[in-house]
Amino acid sequence: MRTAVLVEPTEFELEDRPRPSPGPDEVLVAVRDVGICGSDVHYYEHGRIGDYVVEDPLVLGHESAGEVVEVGENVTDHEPGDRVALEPGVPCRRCAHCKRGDYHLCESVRFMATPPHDGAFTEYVSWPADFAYTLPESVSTAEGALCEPLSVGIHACRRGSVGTGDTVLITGAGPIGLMVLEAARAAGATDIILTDVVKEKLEFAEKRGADLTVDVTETDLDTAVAEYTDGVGADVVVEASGAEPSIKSTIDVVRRGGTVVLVGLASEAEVPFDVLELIDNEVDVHGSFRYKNTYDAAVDLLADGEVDVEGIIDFESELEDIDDAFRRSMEPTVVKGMISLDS
Ligand SMILES: NC(=O)c1ccc[n+]([C@@H]2O[C@H](COP(=O)([O-])OP(=O)(O)OC[C@H]3O[C@@H](n4cnc5c(N)ncnc54)[C@H](O)[C@@H]3O)[C@@H](O)[C@H]2O)c1
Ligand SMILES: C[C@@H](O)[C@H](N)C(=O)O
Repeated sequence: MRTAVLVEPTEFELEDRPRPSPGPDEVLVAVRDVGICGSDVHYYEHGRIGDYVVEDPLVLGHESAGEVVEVGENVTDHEPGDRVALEPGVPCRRCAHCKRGDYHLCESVRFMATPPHDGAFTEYVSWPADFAYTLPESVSTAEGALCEPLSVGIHACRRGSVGTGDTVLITGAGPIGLMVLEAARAAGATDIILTDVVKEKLEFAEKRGADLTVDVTETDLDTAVAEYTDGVGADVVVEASGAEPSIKSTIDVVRRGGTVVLVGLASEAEVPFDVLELIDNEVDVHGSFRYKNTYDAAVDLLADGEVDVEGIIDFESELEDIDDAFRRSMEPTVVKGMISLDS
């Protein structure tokens, strides 16, 4: 099977690898669509993300969906022909975190495209059947692949307990910020503000339904939020840029008693926070790491037409053109590139 392998930073090689056989509890999936995520681009450019270092050739891609072509002997809930979205992180199922239900915090998780685990820029993936979610007729495999960033958005909104009538401020209008926008709207938020430093990103966010956008290179965010909320502040702030000034600004724009959800990964681990302000305003600050139990919700939201994910796709490329697709994905105005396979 054709497989795109990152052999060095900025260098893919197209290899012919043996097609895997599904284990007893697995499905073999012919991959149809794979999104290019910011973390894929980071591994492509730098060969590492923090402590995760690409030491051996690695297959990137963790936003994937395709068609089941074979099932393992114990699999009863999938059959060849099913179209499925693949949840990329498979936990050990035995540790304290898994047993508590926090399987996304499992320290032995096997997460696609995170060294040393291969991802989905390949023709076939064999994957645990219970981490493959059947897509109804009305949901495309491209949408199935984008259940992954949508899941990040759903989990962030759950962490922030976003609810009916809330004002939600999302900092960063990249794919994650835009998926938080979708999830927040679906959760009942009525006023959604997005910030960014790139005009085109903000124009796009506005087209996708943001009630207010703020270019933080031109406009003071505190003033804009205070004006919009009559001086109260946002009920929930979801930080989705990873930019230090943006992380710092979250506690200034959240309302007293509100919630800050940190999703974006800062390049420096330490970002100073005014803890007195946090205490005085009784602000809840939550980290949000990947997701758990979101795929069923993501598929249902797509089937019901409650969210749009396909609209963030800028371009689709073939596996053979993966180098070019990654280079395009590095342009600041590009939101989402996809690799489509028709094996
Ligand atoms: N916690 C998790 O589980 C998780 C999952 C996926 C992604 N992430 C992280 O979330 C962040 C967003 O992911 P993405 O794929 O959308 O990234 P991205 O880089 O595509 O988007 C980030 C956006 O933030 C904007 N930005 C930069 N500086 C800003 C500032 N000062 N104020 C407001 N906006 C600013 C950028 O212009 C860009 O549009 C990244 O840090 C990523 O690593 C975290
Ligand atoms: C969650 C996923 O989208 C993220 N890029 C990660 O590797 O954790």
